[in-house]
This record gives sequence, C-alpha cells and structure tokens, in this order.
Amino acid sequence: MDTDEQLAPAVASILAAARERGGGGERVVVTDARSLPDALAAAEADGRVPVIAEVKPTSPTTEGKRTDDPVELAEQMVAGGATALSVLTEPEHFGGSAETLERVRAAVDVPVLRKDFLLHESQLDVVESDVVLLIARFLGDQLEPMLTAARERGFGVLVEVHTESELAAAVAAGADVIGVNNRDLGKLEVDLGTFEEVGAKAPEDATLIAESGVATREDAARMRRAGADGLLVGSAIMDGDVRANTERLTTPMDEIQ
Ligand SMILES: O=P(O)(O)OC[C@@H](O)[C@@H](O)c1c[nH]c2ccccc12
Repeated sequence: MDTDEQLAPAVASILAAARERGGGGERVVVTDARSLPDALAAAEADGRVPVIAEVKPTSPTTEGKRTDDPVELAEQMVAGGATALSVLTEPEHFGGSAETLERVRAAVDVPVLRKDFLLHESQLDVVESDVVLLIARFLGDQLEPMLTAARERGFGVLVEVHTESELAAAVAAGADVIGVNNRDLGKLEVDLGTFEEVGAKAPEDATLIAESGVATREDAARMRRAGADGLLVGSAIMDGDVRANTERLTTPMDEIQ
C-alpha cells in the first residue's frame, strides 16, 4: 500500500478518518443486488450513453455544498437517463451518509453503488447496496480478501485503479468490473488520458468504467471511444440542473444536430 506522504493532504485526511471509522453490527447479506453490468448493457441496447450519476454533496475539490434532498437529486438523475447511481457515504469530506444511500436505493430501481473508502471487512456491514467500491491503491494486499468478503455478502464490486500496476493487481485479485480513476489521488489532478492508457491494458472481458473528470459530451464520447462501458460522473452533474446535466451526458452525440 502507498504511504500517506504520496497523497494529497485532503486524501491522507480522508484515509485517516476511514481507518478510525467503525463497521456495522450484523453481517449484511444482499439478496437482491441489481446488476451493474446488466444495467450498462440495457442502456447500450436502448441507445443511451451508460452513465453512473453520482450523488456527491461536496468533495475536497468542490466549492460549497449542495444541500438539496439527495433523494430528489437521485430521482432527477434517473429521470435524466442515468443507468445507475453512485452515492457517497463518506460523512466527513463528502457530506455523505449510509442513511442517504438507503433512502436513495429505496426510491429508485437502478443499481446503486456505495462510494466510500472501505478499509476493513466490517465496514461492508454498515449498509446494503447493489455495488461497493474497493480502491486498489488503499487496499494493497487486502484487495483480494475484501473482494471475496464483499461477494460473499452478495454485493457487486467495482474495483478502482489509477495505474497499470494497480490494474494488474485488480485483475489478479479477480476483479471483473474495473473503474479507472482519471483523478490522481496524489495531486487531485484530472487527466482523461489516464483512462485511455490504463483502460487499454484491461482484459477484453472486463466491464470498464471511466471515473472522474467527464464534464462534456465530447469527454463522454472520448471515454467511450477508448473503450468505456460506463462513465462515472459526479461534479458535472451535481453542478446546476441535475436532470438537464444528466440528459445532456446520456444523449449520444449523433442525436443532437
Ligand atoms: O466529480 P467527478 O470528477 O465527475 O468524479 C466522480 C467520481 O469519479 C469521483 O467522485 C470519485 C472517484 N473515485 C472516488 C473515490 C472516493 C470518492 C470519490 C471518488
């Protein structure tokens, strides 16, 4: 695992908080997880750009905080054509909560990803979701046991990578739904070239998600050309009219003049 010195101060502080955070009580068993790969395939068949829209009230790289009801925001995302949702549950730096995720998941019928910095198995037991995020960089040799622990509970798993060596580790651990984060957690800078480079090295049969920094329909088209089966979009959707922003990104380029 990388040492915290290589991380942006905000990220080091997020991780320190995550290490301290407790887990759930009873073991969670998800019996009815909605499949992310199936939802992505359905969007594709429908001619929609497969977008995972993220309910992210704030973040270390966002100014201010969105205080609207997250359930309403989620419903607008779905109305705008989102294939799936991502809901931050990290409380201290992203304004998320497990309760928000529960409410959102009860209100929509698309797959809901739990976005958090999960470091211990017991943290999987905090709340049910369809998919959980596991970040290769922070889990190191704990990635495989966490992946197994998540699958045993019935979760779908999205493994996040940023480099080719993290991708290799994710594949070796058995990941089949892989997100390439365009944001470098060391500097918090975004470069869409990351997905192009790292995604190209992924196995043919992996489901690939381009994460972060997708702001325009051109960005979306660029990530799709580079092989993204889905796009994870937060800020560009959360900033302004959530429904209109989602619609803009889920509509293929060739359908607009
Ligand atoms: O707001 P953006 O640039 O569209 O990014 C969304 C998402 O990829 C980003 O929020 C994210 C990617 N990986 C994470 C891990 C934890 C928290 C947040 C994230």
